[in-house]
Amino acid sequence: MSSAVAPTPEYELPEGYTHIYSGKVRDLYKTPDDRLLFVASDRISAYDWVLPTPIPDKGRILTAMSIWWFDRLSDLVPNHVITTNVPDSVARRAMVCHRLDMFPVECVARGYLTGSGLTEYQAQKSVCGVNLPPGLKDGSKLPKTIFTPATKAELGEHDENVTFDEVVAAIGQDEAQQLRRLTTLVYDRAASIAAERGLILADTKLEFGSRPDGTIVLADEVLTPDSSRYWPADEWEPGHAQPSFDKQYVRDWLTSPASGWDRHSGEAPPALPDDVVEKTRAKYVEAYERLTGKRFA
Ligand SMILES: N#Cc1c(N)ncnc1-c1cnn(Cc2cccc(F)c2)c1
Repeated sequence: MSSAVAPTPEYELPEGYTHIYSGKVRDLYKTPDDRLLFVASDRISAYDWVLPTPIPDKGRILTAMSIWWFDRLSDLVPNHVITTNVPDSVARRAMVCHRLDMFPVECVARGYLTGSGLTEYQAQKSVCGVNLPPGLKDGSKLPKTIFTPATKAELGEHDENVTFDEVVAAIGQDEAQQLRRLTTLVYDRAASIAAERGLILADTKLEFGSRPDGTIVLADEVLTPDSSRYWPADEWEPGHAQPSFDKQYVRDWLTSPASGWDRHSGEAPPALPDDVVEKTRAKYVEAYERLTGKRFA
């Protein structure tokens, strides 16, 4: 289905859970006691499409990764997770979370230049109003971590990069500065931990909300391959698109003659072959095990 159509969740929930919203690969529910149930599906997206073939355990692996990162970041910023004690139908791939007043900002930190940041840099030698030195290429390491916020796009649309001043106009100076500080703090710690494990964390997208008392809280999923770009450090070579740690098999097959699909055709992509599904699942398991040092059961 195209990215413009919210998928129908592939599981049942008990009485009292109300579906609020589905993104490409995540679903949000209100719980019977008026908290939120944040579900990570096994859906995978590529080239702005939700693919018809799920990746077994993807939701469980990425939920375990989020929980691991939340724990390692709790001294920097509180998070929205209440418990992972969830209904059996979403066991290990859902979190019960505090309902927050979400900031209307995608808080992106970049340590490397690629994607929309590269496109903007190539046009104006800056990203989100942050001036960068000349001569940077696709995959270049940035002189320092930059905060490159974006607006939250509707399903099927792309987020739009905005300047820090636009964030100030939207939410006020103090909270904008807090979001920038926390976003770069979280990225720098995570990038350092990932580097110790042979992974480059090129960039990540965080979402924050606030409690009624104004406390800023880290929400959503954190530092998963769906919200971040991870590259294998031993293959890093600025000057071209870096291999995606988790989706390269999917991208390579979809853009190969074997798929029979033209990504520019506007037609939905075909189902993935078993070997691509299995290799992609293995990459998610590898990312989890390399980052956490734990076996994925
Ligand atoms: N996290 C969180 C959260 C919170 N703790 N409190 C209030 N709202 C949100 C919230 C609202 N939208 N999203 C994005 C999102 C998440 C999951 C699935 C989706 F489809 C979309 C997050």
